[in-house]
Amino acid sequence: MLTVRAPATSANLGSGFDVFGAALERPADVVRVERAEETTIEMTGAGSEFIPEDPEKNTAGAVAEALDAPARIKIDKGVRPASGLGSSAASAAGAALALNELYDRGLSRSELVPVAAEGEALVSGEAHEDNVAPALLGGFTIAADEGVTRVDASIPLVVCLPDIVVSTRDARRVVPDTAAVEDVVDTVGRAARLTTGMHRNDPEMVGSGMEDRIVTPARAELIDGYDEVREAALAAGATGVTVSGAGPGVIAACYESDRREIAGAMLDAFDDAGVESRAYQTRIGDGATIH
Ligand SMILES: Nc1ncnc2c1ncn2[C@@H]1O[C@H](COP(=O)(O)OP(=O)(O)OP(=O)(O)O)[C@@H](O)[C@H]1O
Ligand SMILES: N[C@@H](CCO)C(=O)O
Repeated sequence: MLTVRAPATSANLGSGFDVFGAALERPADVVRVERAEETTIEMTGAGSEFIPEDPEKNTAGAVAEALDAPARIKIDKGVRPASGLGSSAASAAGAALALNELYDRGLSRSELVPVAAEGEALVSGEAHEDNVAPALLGGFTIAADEGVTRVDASIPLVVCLPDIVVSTRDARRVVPDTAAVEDVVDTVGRAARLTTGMHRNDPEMVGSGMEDRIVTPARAELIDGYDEVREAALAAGATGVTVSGAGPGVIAACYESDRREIAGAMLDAFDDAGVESRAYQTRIGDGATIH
């Protein structure tokens, strides 16, 4: 079987709603494929009991269909679904890279981004590229109508995942329809700062660029303990904290030397709020890899 490791991703990073994304060094899905007459999917691992194995309902199945590449697909989930860590995108990106190789389709990673986005369309109703782009290309990505831009960055991160389920569909319902112009101005400034910070590999600039007054406050309300976890992470040295993806994951940018303390502070704060959680000490990393 051909094996691909496909990373978790965090898309939005606060100020870049539906545009910014980053590949995380860990956790990751492992996708295995072999040629078959028709597509079948077998799921194991974190939260796999909540993921349909029917190819018509699984993001990897949508990708197999889009590439006309029927296969026996086995996915070991390292990225729990409905996490805000691009779980559905990791499987879609992993399947796209694996099936492209298996069937010798010859598509570049950039060309595979819209193919993998077909999987996202299946689960969230819209073909977002902000998670699948970093899952395939790695680094920090800017997914705009004009195309995807990639920046090689390696910012240390802590992601804390509470034992709460927030689906992307639900979290999109709370996004406000309008925004005050001063909030838009603030967001543009933050987004520019974050992008510059990625180019410079500067955790301070990236952290302050992660603030967002438009989408994040509404989504934070879906996460018990969010304000306390954010405060605890900042007090422990985080340079910025925001909701990861559509939530409920919470992501903090930081210096490497502070990572362990921040992870502990976030876990404790969720615990104080009566919510179990787990923390990943990670960083911006590579895209999916063939093994
Ligand atoms: N291969 C797959 N892996 C994970 N989830 C899948 C897969 N195929 C279908 N799904 C469905 O997708 C939904 C999870 O996707 P969702 O976008 O809500 O979470 P996420 O990918 O962790 O979050 P985000 O996009 O905010 O980072 C669940 O309903 C799950 O059943
Ligand atoms: N940008 C998307 C990420 C989930 O696909 C959102 O925040 O809703």
